[in-house]
Amino acid sequence: MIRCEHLTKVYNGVAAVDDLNLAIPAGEIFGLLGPNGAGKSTTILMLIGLIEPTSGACFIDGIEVAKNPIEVKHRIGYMPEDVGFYATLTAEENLDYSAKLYGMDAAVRRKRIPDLLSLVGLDGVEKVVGGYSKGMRQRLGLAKALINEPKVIILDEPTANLDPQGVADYRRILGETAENGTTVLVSSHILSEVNRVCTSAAILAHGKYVAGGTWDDLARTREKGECVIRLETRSPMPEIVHPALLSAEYADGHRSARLVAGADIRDEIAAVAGPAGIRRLEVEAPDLEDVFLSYYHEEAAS
Ligand SMILES: Nc1ncnc2c1ncn2[C@@H]1O[C@H](COP(=O)(O)OP(=O)(O)OP(=O)(O)O)[C@@H](O)[C@H]1O
Repeated sequence: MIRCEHLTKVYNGVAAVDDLNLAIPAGEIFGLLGPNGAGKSTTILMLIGLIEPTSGACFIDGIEVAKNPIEVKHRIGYMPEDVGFYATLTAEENLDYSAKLYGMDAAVRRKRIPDLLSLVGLDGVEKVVGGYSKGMRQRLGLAKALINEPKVIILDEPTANLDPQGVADYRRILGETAENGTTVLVSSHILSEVNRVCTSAAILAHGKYVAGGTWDDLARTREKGECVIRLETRSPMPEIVHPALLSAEYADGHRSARLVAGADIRDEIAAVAGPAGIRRLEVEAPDLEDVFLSYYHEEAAS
C-alpha cells in the first residue's frame, strides 16, 4: 500500500533521505523511527506529495506520488506535528470545512463528522478550537486526517501533546482504523510511543534505512545470534561448560545463572543442570529499548 523505491532527497549536497526502500502492506500500523534529523519528516513530505524526490520514487496504492499528486491526495490523510485549524470555528465546523475541500456532499458530511468526533472523543464539545488544549487539537487532527476515508493515514509525531489517557485513546483509534483496512504510518523518535501500537517498523538514521521488520525481527537482527539463557535450580547447580558458552554469571549460591551463548544450548544445559532440579530454563527476550538504542548508537558512531 505504501512503497518507496530508492527514495532520495538531497538538500545542499547532503542527503536527508538516502536510497530508502520500503514496502508496507495494507492494514499495517507501521512505525517510522529515528532520532531527530534522521529523515522521517522528509520521507513523509515526499509520501504526501508536498516535496519531490531528488531521485527514486514513492507510491501510494500503486500510484506514483510525484506524478499524480491529486489522485494520491484523495487516498491519504495526513496529520502534521502541528495541525492548523480555524481558531474561531468549532471542531464540527473545522471538519465540515475540510470535508467540503474534498468535495464531500452534505449528506455524507452530516453522517461522517459526528462519527469521527465520537471516535476521537470530542463529541458534544461546543467551544471553538481556539480554546482547545494541545491534546484536544491532536485528537481533532486525527479526525481531520480521517475525514476523506483515506486508504492510508500518515501521522507525524502523533502523541507529542497527548496525556496518558489521550495516548490510550489514540492507540485504540489507530487499532480500529487499521482493522477497517486503513494503512497507518506513524513517525516518532520515541520507541515506546510506537512499539505498543505498531505491528512493524523501520529505523532510519542519517537518512538511511538501518533496520526494519516486526519487533521480533528487529530484536533478532540485533542479537547477532547471541542467546541469553536464564537458569534457576532448586539446589546449587554445577558449573556449566560448553564450547558455545560466551559468559556465565552465577547468583543465589549457584541456584541462579545468566548464561550468554552463541546458540540456544538449553538441551545441553538441561542435561548438566538436571540433577540440581530445574525451576526455570528460558531464553531471555532482549529489552526493546536496548535494541533500539544500540541501532542509534551504532549509526552515531559510523
Ligand atoms: N528544507 C530543508 N532544507 C535543508 N535541509 C533540510 C530541509 N528539511 C530537512 N533538512 C535536513 O534534512 C535532515 C532530515 O530532516 P528531517 O526533518 O526529515 O528529520 P526528522 O527525522 O523528521 O527529524 P525530527 O524528528 O527532528 O523532525 C536534517 O539534517 C535536516 O536539517
